[in-house]
Amino acid sequence: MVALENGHQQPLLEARHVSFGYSEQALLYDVSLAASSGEMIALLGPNGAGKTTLLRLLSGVLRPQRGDVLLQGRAVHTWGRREVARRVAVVPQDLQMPFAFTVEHMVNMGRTPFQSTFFASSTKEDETIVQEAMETAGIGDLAQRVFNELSGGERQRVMIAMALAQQPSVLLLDEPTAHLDIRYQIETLELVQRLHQQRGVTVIAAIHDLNLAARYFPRLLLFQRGIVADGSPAEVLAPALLKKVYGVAVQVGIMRGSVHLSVLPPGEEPRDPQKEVNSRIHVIAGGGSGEVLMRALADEGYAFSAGALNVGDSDHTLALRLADEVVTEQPYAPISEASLQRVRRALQRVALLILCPVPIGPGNLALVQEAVVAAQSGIPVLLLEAPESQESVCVSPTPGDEHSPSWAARDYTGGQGAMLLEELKRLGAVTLPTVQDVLEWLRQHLAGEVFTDAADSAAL
Ligand SMILES: Nc1ncnc2c1ncn2[C@@H]1O[C@H](COP(=O)(O)OP(=O)(O)OP(=O)(O)O)[C@@H](O)[C@H]1O
Repeated sequence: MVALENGHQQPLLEARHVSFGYSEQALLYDVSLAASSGEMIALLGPNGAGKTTLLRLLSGVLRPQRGDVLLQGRAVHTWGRREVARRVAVVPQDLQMPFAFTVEHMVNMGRTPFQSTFFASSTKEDETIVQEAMETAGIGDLAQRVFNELSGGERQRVMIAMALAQQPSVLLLDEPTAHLDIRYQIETLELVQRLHQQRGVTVIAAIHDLNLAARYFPRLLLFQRGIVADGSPAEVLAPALLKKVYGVAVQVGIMRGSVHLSVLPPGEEPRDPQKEVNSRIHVIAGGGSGEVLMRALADEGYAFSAGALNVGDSDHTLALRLADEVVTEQPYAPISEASLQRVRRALQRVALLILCPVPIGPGNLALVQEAVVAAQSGIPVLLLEAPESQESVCVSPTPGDEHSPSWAARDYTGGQGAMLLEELKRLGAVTLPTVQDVLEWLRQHLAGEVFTDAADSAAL
């Protein structure tokens, strides 16, 4: 970090409230992260989570639709491409060259940002740096081979050598071990670690292998269209969190004789019903309508489940962080039967359902129907009326009723949604205008009735 006059430290590379989509729909939503000089950060997350996209935003190849990416405190798009390339090197997942370039030629290209023109000949210093980069990446014997004819693993090491020739202060790696056998996986990460330790290079690497991430990276970012967790391996590699994000159960332990965490499939271990999540509250939200409520519930220490929520919805990213259980639906897809069944199972266990002021469309109408079924079976339902996070909820208030947008105004189903909401009210659903009112309701009702009965609690 660079010390500023006001005593604060300036991150070397920073994303501030970055949102981005390849189409009009947001792929990444409100991503903020700061990488200090000399940090080594692994970016974890399932396929399609947006890791490559985030790396491309951080390198300035893509420009955020909202928010900023700052390099040394200055918006990265205001630096020239060559200026960025002198500081930030990117190792992509793969590279196909249009010509039969040799490996040496390719690594030489890493010096381009330092040469006066693209066709300028290399200086003695450039040649030394290129040779060093090839030696460090262990590709000296491939120097005269044609890049496109190399194996995936050999190409990966050439791309790392190209990045080294850039002598960057930030190295962004996109799955640097994807094509490598175990020996080269380890050698590559040892190399990256040496660069970090000896030259103070800041490293951010998207990586799929959770064990290698835990072994080599002191800071892990769990990513799913937004940052779900950011911390040490012990903080981020929590089985419950990994299950929510990857959708599979894992065991996390410490390898015998090693201080490093390891992540393994659970094997045939029988499920312990006592360890099943028993969230007492279920939240139906979406489009940011549950943001304030979920934060408030988590702050107050209430365990809750949420969903179904689409991957990429800001409420989904937040729920992955805060809820005990999240029913996840594919991006932009209507709620599927499989998700509905999971919601149904969650609703059979809960003692309370809270419906946030989510716009109701054909894609999520079935969720409101499930809420009606829950109310019919005697589960108390709260209808949260007013959005408190004005920015994140796109709701047009009913004319003349600006302070309390009606449910009807959020119904995009030609009246079916509004009818179900009326049915909910008829069944006794309580309408509450604000999250504060919900918390007050919980204090009054949960303390005295719903949550203190131990026998009832065990049965839920
Ligand atoms: N140029 C593009 N145009 C349109 N959509 C894209 C583009 N690049 C990526 N996407 C989509 O954006 C989503 C995120 O892709 P991205 O490559 O960032 O994910 P990732 O986390 O790196 O995935 P993986 O682990 O599979 O490499 C995917 O659904 C992908 O299909």
